[in-house]
Amino acid sequence: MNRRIALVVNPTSGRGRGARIAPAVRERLAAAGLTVDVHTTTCAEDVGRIAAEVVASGADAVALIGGDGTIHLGAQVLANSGMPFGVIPAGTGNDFARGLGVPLKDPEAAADLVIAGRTRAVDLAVAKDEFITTVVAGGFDSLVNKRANAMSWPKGSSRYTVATLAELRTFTPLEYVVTVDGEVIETAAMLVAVGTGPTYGGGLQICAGAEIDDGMLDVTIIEPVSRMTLLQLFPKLSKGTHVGHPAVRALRGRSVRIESPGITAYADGEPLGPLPVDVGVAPGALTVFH
Ligand SMILES: Nc1ncnc2c1ncn2[C@@H]1O[C@H](COP(=O)(O)OP(=O)(O)OP(=O)(O)O)[C@@H](O)[C@H]1O
Repeated sequence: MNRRIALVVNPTSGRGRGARIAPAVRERLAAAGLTVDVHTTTCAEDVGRIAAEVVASGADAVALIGGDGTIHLGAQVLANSGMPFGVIPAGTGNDFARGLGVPLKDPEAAADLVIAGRTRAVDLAVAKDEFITTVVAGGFDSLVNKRANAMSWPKGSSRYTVATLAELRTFTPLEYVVTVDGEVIETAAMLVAVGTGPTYGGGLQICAGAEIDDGMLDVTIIEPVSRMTLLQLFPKLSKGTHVGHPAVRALRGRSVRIESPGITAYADGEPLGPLPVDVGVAPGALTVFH
């Protein structure tokens, strides 16, 4: 049967990588016999608008060329639509694709997953009426995320390292109330993160061990540590070897409330809104090629 696929391209993802890889991805899909309709977005709003048109059109599947921000926009429409969704990573972080095991640096290999047609259902977090595909950050990491988003250099995920060093100069621990499935935790902390998947910031395993299809939210609280200890912890986050550190507390639940005055939550690397935030889970809401 001839499959019809919509290829939605954010040309700006990864500072132009989206535009650069699109022709090869289109070729790969077409060479495998798929009918490919290419839609190139011109603004953030286009992602949801086009995704809605594609769902209504009765296409067999949609593939998105972009980073976590683009996937976040697409997921708002594709969640619970039943339409299979392929990710062709083109961003700087690509943490949703990473969690799925999609090849990050080989767009044609990522396209091959769409061609093969194997799907699975993955969980999404829900907060402030938005679906979230990776992690909600609320704390020191929000400030790092904000600073990294405003930086034009360096290009890749090392932006987060540079932003971390800059934020560390002035950061002091925050007072939190974190409620996990009704259990109230009052604590000072550097950050509180809640995810369906394990990573943010381009591979930092802030919710190490999170399974994207277990119907649960993983919660990480990093309790107050010295600047030096936090600096030592961050490289460990990329390897996941921070697990077990006395300042790192891991919990799991289905509903999580994070309260701390004056902090903006970030989700999928973009601002979500001021705390407090209530995070829930939509089990198996997104059907993805893997
Ligand atoms: N033409 C466009 N189409 C879609 N989004 C656009 C466009 N131009 C700018 N944007 C902005 O790009 C953001 C998404 O970028 P995306 O996340 O795909 O790439 P990235 O920031 O390079 O990667 P990552 O999020 O993985 O670090 C959107 O949130 C949107 O605001």
